[in-house]
Amino acid sequence: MAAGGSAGRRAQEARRQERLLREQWQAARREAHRWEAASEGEQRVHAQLLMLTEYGWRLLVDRRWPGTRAANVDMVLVGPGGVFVVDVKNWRSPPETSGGRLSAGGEPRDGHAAKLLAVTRVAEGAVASLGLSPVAVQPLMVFAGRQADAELGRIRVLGEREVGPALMAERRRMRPESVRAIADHLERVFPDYEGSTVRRTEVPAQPQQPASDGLFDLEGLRDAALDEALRAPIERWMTFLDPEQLALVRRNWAGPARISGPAGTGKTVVALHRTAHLARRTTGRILYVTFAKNLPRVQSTFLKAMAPAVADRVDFSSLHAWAQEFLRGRGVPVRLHKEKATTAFSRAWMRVGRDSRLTEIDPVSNYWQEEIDYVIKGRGITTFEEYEAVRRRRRRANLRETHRRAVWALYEAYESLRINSGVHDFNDVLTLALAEARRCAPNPPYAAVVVDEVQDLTLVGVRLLHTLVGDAPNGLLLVGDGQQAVYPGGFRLSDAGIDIRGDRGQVLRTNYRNSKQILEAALEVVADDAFEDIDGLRTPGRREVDLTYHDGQVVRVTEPSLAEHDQALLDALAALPSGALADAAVLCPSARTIDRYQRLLTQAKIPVCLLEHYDGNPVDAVKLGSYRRAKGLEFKHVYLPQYDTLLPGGNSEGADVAETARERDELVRSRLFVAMTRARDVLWLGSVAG
Ligand SMILES: Nc1ncnc2c1ncn2[C@@H]1O[C@H](COP(=O)(O)OP(=O)(O)OP(=O)(O)O)[C@@H](O)[C@H]1O
Repeated sequence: MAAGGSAGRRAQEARRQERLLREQWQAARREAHRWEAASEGEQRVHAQLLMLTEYGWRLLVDRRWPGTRAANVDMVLVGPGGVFVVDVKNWRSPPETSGGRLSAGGEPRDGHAAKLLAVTRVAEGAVASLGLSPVAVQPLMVFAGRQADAELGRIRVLGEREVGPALMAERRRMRPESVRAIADHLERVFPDYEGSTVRRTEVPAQPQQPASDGLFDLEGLRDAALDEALRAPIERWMTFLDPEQLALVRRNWAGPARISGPAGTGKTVVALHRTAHLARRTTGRILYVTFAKNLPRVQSTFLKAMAPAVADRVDFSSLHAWAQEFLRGRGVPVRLHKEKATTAFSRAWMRVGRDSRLTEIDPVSNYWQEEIDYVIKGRGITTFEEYEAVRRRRRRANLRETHRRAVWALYEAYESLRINSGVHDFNDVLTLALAEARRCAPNPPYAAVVVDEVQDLTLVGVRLLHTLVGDAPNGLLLVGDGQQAVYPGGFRLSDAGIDIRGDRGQVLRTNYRNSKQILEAALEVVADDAFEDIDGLRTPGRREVDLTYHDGQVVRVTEPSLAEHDQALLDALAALPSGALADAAVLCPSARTIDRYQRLLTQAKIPVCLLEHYDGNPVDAVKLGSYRRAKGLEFKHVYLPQYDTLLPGGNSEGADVAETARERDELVRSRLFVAMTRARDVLWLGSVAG
């Protein structure tokens, strides 16, 4: 009974919507008839678009192209879905779009597309002064009397039936006040076109003609309006940027460029907008890479929301996944086997490491495995002479020649055992890919490469990505922050032969994410850890940043026992308002603690989404993962249970503490800093006393 009643109500509502749309359509047709000289087909397109004005859109018709004497712009539409520069066509033959070319009746018509793109750029420039990102400005070609829904580079090609629903279905990115401000501004930039033949005249309304339902997609419009209403609006930062961010997005760089800046300063936001911008400016593909595995998935979700038209021309990938795929595509066999490679190292350590001089410096094999991974193989070193001379960046222990020889013996033993077991390690994959990329360098597979969290890469990784685009203008963009390095070792860009000059090195300084209290607490952890970034610049741990004002809270909970500590965490999560779990994360210092809290949360019936499965789409579950997995992400509420378990006891500066231990402690603090700066509004720090 209840279900039948609700179905009846829905049917009634659908009929009411349909009646409303029909009335609006007829009013729109009457209005369109006032453009006396336009063809019947164009009038129908105008009428479709006029309908949108009932849904908060503003329609500017037949405007003058600024800076030209006679050229005009058919329409500019500004609405919740963004800004659309519209060219209406009424061609005798249907449009054909293939291989990025426009033609009709066998005749090339690319000039029309070029003109529309040029005027779209003018619109982009005009709205940039109001902070609107170019991703929100789209060129549209609409064909009267035709059915079409295609893409021509960044131009969307639609038929007269398709255009209304397509625009109505655009995700809401602007509020009414922004629509008003932007439309007013564009009205000034694109003034009325006096030479128009499609002039609006105050002729008396034509006798009402019945709506030609064959050409008017009533259902399409209704479904699109309902669809859009059900979808959440996209984030503000996906449309509006601050002037310094916008300048970086639209800039022309003559060669490789770099954007750095402290945590939360919008580096990824700029990188994503720039990726979309570049994808729209070129016909080639763009590669967006990070070191972490889960981050590309999240960023791809964001790009799809903010610039769906170009999303399929951007490959989001982790560096190693991309390298493997690239090698596979080029027929190079890869036998990556992490466990067998680790066994090879353990055997090498037993054979030539554990009784060597290396134990004087650090008896733990892990430090020496890192030395091989990050200093030797990560830098592409293949001879002892190179290793003997190399500056071991961000490695604190001072190695004399005897130690370097011992490391080299360990490296050689490892390599021979690894090769004997017929496997590759992660570094081998990048080395192979670099060799292969150098072979195909004259035909680069990408127009541009954007690297996020570049500080996590090895030197070979950066060389590989540089090789893909070389020093091409707007080719390579490296984004990152040395303070958030969570892996040992390091390199300078100059080691990779990358020369960032003048305005190609940019620093962002406004933190948009963290509240003052949260940032203060995080900076406290790394205050004494000066760090060297990839440009070789030494920077103090406590950096100056501008904050955007918003309130926040650091909650410190210390309990006498682990059981009470865990209960406090569960209580804090249970106290969250409904729906807030979707923007909450529990981040853990070790794999063991992840297991513990996964069990605990599940037992308490709190839904959990592991960070390795998170793809950026909202899911009503608390996210759970390691500090490293949380890199590049952010959440309103961040919980760090047992956050201080790995922190040094406070005497790490004492003379008796080995340099290698200090290096490890620094990394622990960097990782904690990364985890803390993921919090926007609430940072919960749990510890067990004693
Ligand atoms: N122009 C903007 N307007 C509003 N919010 C913004 C703007 N730019 C960035 N933000 C907010 O700041 C957050 C942080 O941005 P982003 O993740 O790009 O910073 P980041 O520098 O890459 O951070 P990290 O290095 O810590 O990963 C964004 O998720 C967004 O919420």
